Amino acid sequence: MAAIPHILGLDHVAIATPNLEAGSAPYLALGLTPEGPDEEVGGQGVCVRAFVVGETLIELLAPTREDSPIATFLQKRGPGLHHTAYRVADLDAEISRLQALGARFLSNSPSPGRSGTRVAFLHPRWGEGTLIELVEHPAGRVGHG
Ligand SMILES: CC[C@H](C(=O)O)C(=O)SCCNC(=O)CCNC(=O)[C@H](O)C(C)(C)COP(=O)(O)OP(=O)(O)OC[C@H]1O[C@@H](n2cnc3c(N)ncnc32)[C@H](O)[C@@H]1OP(=O)(O)O
Ligand SMILES: [Co+2]
Repeated sequence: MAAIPHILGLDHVAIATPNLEAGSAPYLALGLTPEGPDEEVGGQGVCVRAFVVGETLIELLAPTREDSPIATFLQKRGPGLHHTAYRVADLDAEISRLQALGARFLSNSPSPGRSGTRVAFLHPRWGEGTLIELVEHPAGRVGHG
């Protein structure tokens, strides 16, 4: 049986916006369609609108409270690219593997992500200036949904 690759695919590219309606305008103009209804993820203090792009998603993130990481990001940097996210089959294994390589996670344990996924974030300094997220797709599913 072929070994499962560490990274199954690009799950999403996330964009911070103060307002999902305004933030959606370029993607609607590009002809992209929302994957489903907006989703509030309380643990992260965000409301998410995801647009389908082939096998991956554009994830628009608007803050739902002042202490949301997205609110902080918007105050410091304004709207725009926030993070990239990659699909993994076994998040706990990837956390252990990367930590053994010296990677710095923001938390030692996964947190709930969009659509009930388990997610973990690597520190932007470790990511050489990019906030990187790992999203668990246990079935090893490559596509979204
Ligand atoms: C609905 C869930 C959804 C999903 O996909 O399932 C999500 O993705 S939710 C996304 C929102 N949640 C998070 O981002 C959680 C993880 N983020 C954090 O904990 C913080 O945002 C953190 C720690 C990455 C940054 O917080 P803060 O800016 O307050 O910390 P620092 O000022 O110490 O920043 C350190 C350093 O990193 C730079 N930085 C901050 N954010 C980013 C970013 N998004 N991309 C790149 N770089 C970033 C910041 O400017 C500092 O740079 P330095 O030059 O070292 O001063
Ligand atoms: Co994300």
